[in-house]
Amino acid sequence: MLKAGKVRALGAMSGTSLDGVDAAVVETDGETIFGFGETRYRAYSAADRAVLRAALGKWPGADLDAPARVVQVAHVDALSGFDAVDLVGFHGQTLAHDPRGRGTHQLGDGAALAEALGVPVVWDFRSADVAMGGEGAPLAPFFHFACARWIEAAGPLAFLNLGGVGNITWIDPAKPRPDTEGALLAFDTGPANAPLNDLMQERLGQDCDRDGALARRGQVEDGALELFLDDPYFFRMPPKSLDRDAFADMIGLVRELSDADAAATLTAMAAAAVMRGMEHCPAPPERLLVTGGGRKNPVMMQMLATALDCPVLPVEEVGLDGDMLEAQAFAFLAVRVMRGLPTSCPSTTGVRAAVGGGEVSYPLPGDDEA
Ligand SMILES: Nc1ncnc2c1ncn2[C@@H]1O[C@H](COP(=O)(O)OP(=O)(O)OP(=O)(O)O)[C@@H](O)[C@H]1O
Ligand SMILES: CC(=O)N[C@H]1[C@@H]2OC[C@@H](O2)[C@@H](O)[C@@H]1O[C@H](C)C(=O)O
Repeated sequence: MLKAGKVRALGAMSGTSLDGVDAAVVETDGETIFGFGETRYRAYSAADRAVLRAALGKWPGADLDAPARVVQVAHVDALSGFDAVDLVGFHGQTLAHDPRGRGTHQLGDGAALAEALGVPVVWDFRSADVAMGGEGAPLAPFFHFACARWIEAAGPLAFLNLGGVGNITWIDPAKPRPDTEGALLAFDTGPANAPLNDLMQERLGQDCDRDGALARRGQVEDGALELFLDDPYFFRMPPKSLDRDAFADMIGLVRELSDADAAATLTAMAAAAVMRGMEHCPAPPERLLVTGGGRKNPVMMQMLATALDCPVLPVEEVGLDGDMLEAQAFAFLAVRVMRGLPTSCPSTTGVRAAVGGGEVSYPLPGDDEA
């Protein structure tokens, strides 16, 4: 087991939007952040994305040779050639997530990646949490706690990730550790960009509503918004988590609307889901720091700002990198796993007791470093 001390960890995250792999270096002992290092983005090609999309919803045991190759090649590309990396945190590509049923499935082979890179790889971060009754997600909250310390936050604050799915972490930075009672509350708020991206693909053949250009021209359909907010997910107490396509039917609610009105309504749904989520915060946060691609959508950000009582700011306002925060999270968590520290606790995933997930694979002796 790794002793306390500064480690250069390289994290890799490929999110639910299937755009590519983010890679980022963090210097940390798994408790304190000492600094952030080099970052890289390796996009999936259109062909890669089609292969991964076809594999969504599949579980181990299915024929996954083609998507597994896509994941391996993209990660070797993304993670090779970084300076003096001590270990890698490899999230893998989530294909399916059903924590109360079949479990959670992140495609990727950490042993093969350790072989290819020549450094230890920590992977399969979510299974242990699910096995102990947890949601297996979100896992970034322990890193968000360290970020709150890094930015020297004094009062309660919240991080919001607007990816394919949205997830929020409320933090009391005055607590000594992330697994101290009352330090964190975390959960998936609801769908964020995934349904909007699906709409844009279906109607206009575009990846997303870039800069909110289409939604800006539309009107929100309040009836559809109300129906959406009736979903039982919003009445469940946190912790709770979602599969990417859990709300795929939302497009049905806007089917009769014009392109612009449908985009405006789906954007409003993403913001309203966050507003509902904020009602669970143990104390009002002083600010909501937004990470993930949704922070680049000014219409979504404006809707959030209008709906909430606290300032809504992109994480860049406090010197963090909103494109890389999740990759950095898995670098940080990898160090925690190596040190035998927990990566989730009852208030972040609903797990029975604080648990350290993750499997460690080592390269065979004699392999060169990445
Ligand atoms: N300029 C922009 N305007 C509007 N939307 C944008 C913009 N840039 C990114 N996005 C949205 O953000 C999405 C990507 O977000 P992100 O990279 O955080 O997702 P992810 O990490 O794959 O998802 P998750 O966090 O759910 O795993 C894009 O698919 C798009 O919908
Ligand atoms: C199962 C899974 O991959 N969940 C992702 C997804 O993307 C956003 C949200 O849903 C979050 O719960 C999680 O990712 C982030 C990185 C997390 O675990 O904190």
